[in-house]
Amino acid sequence: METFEIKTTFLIVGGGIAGVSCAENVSFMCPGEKILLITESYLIKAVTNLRCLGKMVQSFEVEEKEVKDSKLNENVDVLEDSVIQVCSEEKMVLTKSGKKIFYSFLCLCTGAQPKLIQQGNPFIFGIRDTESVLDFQEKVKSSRRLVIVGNGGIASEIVYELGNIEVHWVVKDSFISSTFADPGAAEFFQKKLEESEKPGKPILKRMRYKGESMTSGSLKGAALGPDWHRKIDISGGKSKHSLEIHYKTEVSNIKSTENEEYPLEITLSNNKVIPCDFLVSATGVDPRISHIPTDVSFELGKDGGIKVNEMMESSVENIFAAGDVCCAGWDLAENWFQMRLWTQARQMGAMAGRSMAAKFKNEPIYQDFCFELFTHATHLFGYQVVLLGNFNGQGLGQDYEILLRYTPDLEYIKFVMKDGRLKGVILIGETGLEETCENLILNGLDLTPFGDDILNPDVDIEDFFD
Ligand SMILES: Cc1cc2nc3c(=O)[nH]c(=O)nc-3n(C[C@H](O)[C@H](O)[C@H](O)COP(=O)(O)OP(=O)(O)OC[C@H]3O[C@@H](n4cnc5c(N)ncnc54)[C@H](O)[C@@H]3O)c2cc1C
Ligand SMILES: NC(=O)C1=CN([C@@H]2O[C@H](COP(=O)(O)OP(=O)(O)OC[C@H]3O[C@@H](n4cnc5c(N)ncnc54)[C@H](OP(=O)(O)O)[C@@H]3O)[C@@H](O)[C@H]2O)C=CC1
Repeated sequence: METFEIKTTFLIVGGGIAGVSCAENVSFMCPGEKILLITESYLIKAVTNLRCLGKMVQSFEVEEKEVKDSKLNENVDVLEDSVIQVCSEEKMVLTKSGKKIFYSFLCLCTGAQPKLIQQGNPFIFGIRDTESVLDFQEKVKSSRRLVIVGNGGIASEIVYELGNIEVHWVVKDSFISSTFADPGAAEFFQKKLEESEKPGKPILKRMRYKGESMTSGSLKGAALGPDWHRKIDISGGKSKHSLEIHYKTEVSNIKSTENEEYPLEITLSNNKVIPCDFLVSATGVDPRISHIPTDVSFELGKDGGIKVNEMMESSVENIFAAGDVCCAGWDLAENWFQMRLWTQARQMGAMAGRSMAAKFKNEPIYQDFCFELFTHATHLFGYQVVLLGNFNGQGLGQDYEILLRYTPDLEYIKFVMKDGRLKGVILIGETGLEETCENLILNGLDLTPFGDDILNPDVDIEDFFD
C-alpha cells in the first residue's frame, strides 16, 4: 500500500456532532488555518432547526450529509478514512488507507458504541447509527416477538414506536424510563403506551448500504440522535401488537435454539422463559477508543472515556477529546453532570474547538457557561420533555424536597428543592416554564417565602421571576 503524508494544523477525528461542531468552531476562530476532519462513516452530522426553549435549553433536528458532498467551511476538508493509530510523540496519526497525517492539535471525537448484554450473538442487536436502525426495521418486519432490555432512552423510544409485534420489555426498575423520569413521570407516560394510534411517518431513505452487521464492534456511523424514530416506521407485519413490561427483572440466560418458530430463548431473573425472534440490547454505551492504539496511554475516567479537563484537553499533550468518547474530569458545577447526549456532544465539541484555537493563538480562554447547568430537551412517548439541573435529585443525597404539579394527559412538572432553592426540574408537556426554571436554578433564589404556591396553577410564576 502506498503511504503518503498530509500536514494540517488541526486534525479532528469523527463525523458525529462533536467532531462537526469542533471543526466549525476552530474554523470560525482560525479561518486561515488548515483543518482536516476525518471520519470512517460516509455520513456526517449537522444541526438544523435550532429552537431556543430558554436561554440555555435548546431543541434541534439533525441532518446527515454524505462526506463526498461535504465542505463544512472553506478551510475544513473532510476525508472518509479510519484512524488506526495515534503516534503522539511524532504528532501524527496513521489511517487505514495508509496516510500519515501530521497535526499540531488533534481532537478525538470517536463517539461510543452499544454495550450489549452479550457480544457476537446474531440475534442480539444494538442500535446506534442509521444503518443499524434500518437493519432493525427489516428485522421487525419479519418477526413476531421481540425482547427489549434496558430502561433508558433507546428502549423508551422503541417501545413507544413499535407496532404489530409482540413486545416484552425487561426493566431492572419498578418503573419505566428510569434514566430520564421518576416513578410519577413514568405513570404519566404509561397511558401513551396504551394508545394504538400513532402519527404517520415519512420514509427514511437508505443512502448507501455497506452490508455491515449491527452487532457490537462493527458500527461505524455516527449516533442517530434526536427524533430518529419519528422518521422511520418500525412496524412488524406478522403479529397483533402487544406489550408486556417485566418490572424489576433482568436477563439471566440467553440460549439459541433449533426451534423453527423462535431462534432465541430468554430466561429472566424471575425464571420466566420467553422464546423470541431477537433481542434488542438498549443497555447503554461504552466510549469508543480502544480501536485506536496510542503510543502514550490516555488517562481514562471511571466510565472508560478519555479523561478531559475543562478545556477538553486529555492527559496527552496537544490531544483533545469531546463528545461520547470523553469523560468530564474537571470539578463539575453543582447543577451539571455528564450524560452522553447530543447537546453535550455538541457543546463539548465546540469547547474543544475554541480551546484548540486559543492554544494555537496563545490566547486566554474560559470554560463555556453551558457547563453550569445540565439541560436536555427531548420527546418521549409523544411529549416534549425538558430536564434541567439535578432533575432526579442527582448528587443531593436524601435531603431534598419534591414539589409536583400533575395534570393527566397535559403536563407533569417536578421541582427538586434543597434548602428552599430550586436544584432541578422535570417539565413534561408544553409548560412554557423552561426559561423561568433556568433562571431560578442559576440565580439560587430562596423560594421559601412562596411555599407550595410556587407550583400553584393560579399563580403565574413567570411574572415573579423573569
Ligand atoms: C438511537 C439513538 C438515539 C439518540 N437520541 C438522542 C436524543 O434524542 N437526544 C440526545 O440528546 N441524544 C440522543 N442520543 C445520543 C447522541 O446521539 C450522542 O450522545 C451523540 O450523537 C454523540 O456524538 P459524538 O459526535 O460524540 O459521537 P458519534 O455520533 O458516535 O460520532 C462518532 C464519529 O466518529 C467516527 N469514528 C470513530 N472511530 C473512528 C476512527 N478510528 N477513524 C475515523 N472516524 C472514526 C464515527 O464514524 C462517527 O462519525 C441518541 C443516541 C442513539 C444511539
Ligand atoms: N431521547 C434521548 O435523549 C435519547 C438519548 N439516548 C442516548 O443514547 C445512548 C444510548 O441509549 P441507551 O442504550 O438507551 O442507554 P441509557 O444509558 O439511556 O440506558 C441504559 C439502560 O440500560 C440499563 N442497563 C444497563 N445494563 C443493563 C443490563 N445488563 N441489564 C439490564 N439493564 C441494563 C441501565 O440501567 P442502569 O442505569 O440502572 O444501569 C439503563 O436503564 C445514551 O447515551 C442515551 O442517553 C438514546 C435514545 C434517546
